[in-house]
Amino acid sequence: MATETFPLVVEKVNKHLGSTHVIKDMSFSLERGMIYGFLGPNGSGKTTTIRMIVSLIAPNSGEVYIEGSSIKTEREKALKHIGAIVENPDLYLYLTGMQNLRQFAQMSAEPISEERFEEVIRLVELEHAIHKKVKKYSLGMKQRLGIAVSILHRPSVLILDEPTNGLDPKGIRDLRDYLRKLARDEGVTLLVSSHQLNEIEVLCDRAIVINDGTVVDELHMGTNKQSHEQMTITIEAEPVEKAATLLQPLGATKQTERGLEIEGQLYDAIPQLVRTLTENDVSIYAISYQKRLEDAYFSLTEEKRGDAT
Ligand SMILES: Nc1ncnc2c1ncn2[C@@H]1O[C@H](COP(=O)(O)OP(=O)(O)OP(=O)(O)O)[C@@H](O)[C@H]1O
Repeated sequence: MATETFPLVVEKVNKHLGSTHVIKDMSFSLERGMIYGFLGPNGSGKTTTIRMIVSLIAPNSGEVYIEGSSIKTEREKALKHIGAIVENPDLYLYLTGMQNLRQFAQMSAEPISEERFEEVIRLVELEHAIHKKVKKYSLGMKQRLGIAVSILHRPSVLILDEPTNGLDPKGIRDLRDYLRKLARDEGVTLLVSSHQLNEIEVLCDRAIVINDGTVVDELHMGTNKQSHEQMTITIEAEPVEKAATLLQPLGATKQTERGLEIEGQLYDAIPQLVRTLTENDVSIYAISYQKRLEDAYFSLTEEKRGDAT
């Protein structure tokens, strides 16, 4: 595999904890500038995998490459490119935000310029509070300072374990905006673990789904143009009953508050579907399609669990 073209490559990683084989031949690669969700049921191995990527624990076998450098043989070089918040951000509460940043900057292999401090403070929008003590920060502000700390050294990969834990809806929305800004403005590749499928669906471009210590699928979020993929098409049409009857041959339709919904591997059928409706004097006001993460997630993780029993 051309490891240098992917900022992060996890290759056939295995980990035993006690007598349990927790991570089993785990492999995945992240493409640059993309935001990835890291999903899986409790105990499926997300935290263990993240701990291996950031080199808190060592794999028993397999490799992790960060910007082409192996965490086994070129640890320092590899870790230069990675930023992470695993569990809660580790901040000094009795220091100000700025003092925290300076404290962590001292641990960086490369010196951090004054411009870089200003840049990250602006990015996480903490200008107004950067000289206040962190103990006075809200949880959302602490989370943002944690992100500022973890990106000071310009990592190309940022890993966040359950970043929205305990945040209120506004905190979650703000965090989402900062993370998107990071991917867009700094080209950072993100791996975000979460149990909140709806959050992953709106934040991430892709999701890596794991179950029982191994990757079961990689999903592309939002619109997707793969004709073999299951999707839900939503149509706002008038008269809706006539539309439902005309679409019957494609599969069962369901009327929801969003419109008429029809599920299936339907991407290639969309042009014909539109023609059929308009040729039969049905007016179309809107048509959209979406791959439903929740459906995909449950079918992947439950199917696998079923196989195992
Ligand atoms: N020290 C340990 N000794 C033995 N087994 C362990 C140890 N630590 C974790 N495990 C097991 O490893 C598996 C993976 O745990 P891990 O914390 O990586 O899962 P997770 O996907 O992050 O779960 P959650 O979503 O609950 O945080 C679990 O079955 C857990 O019981």
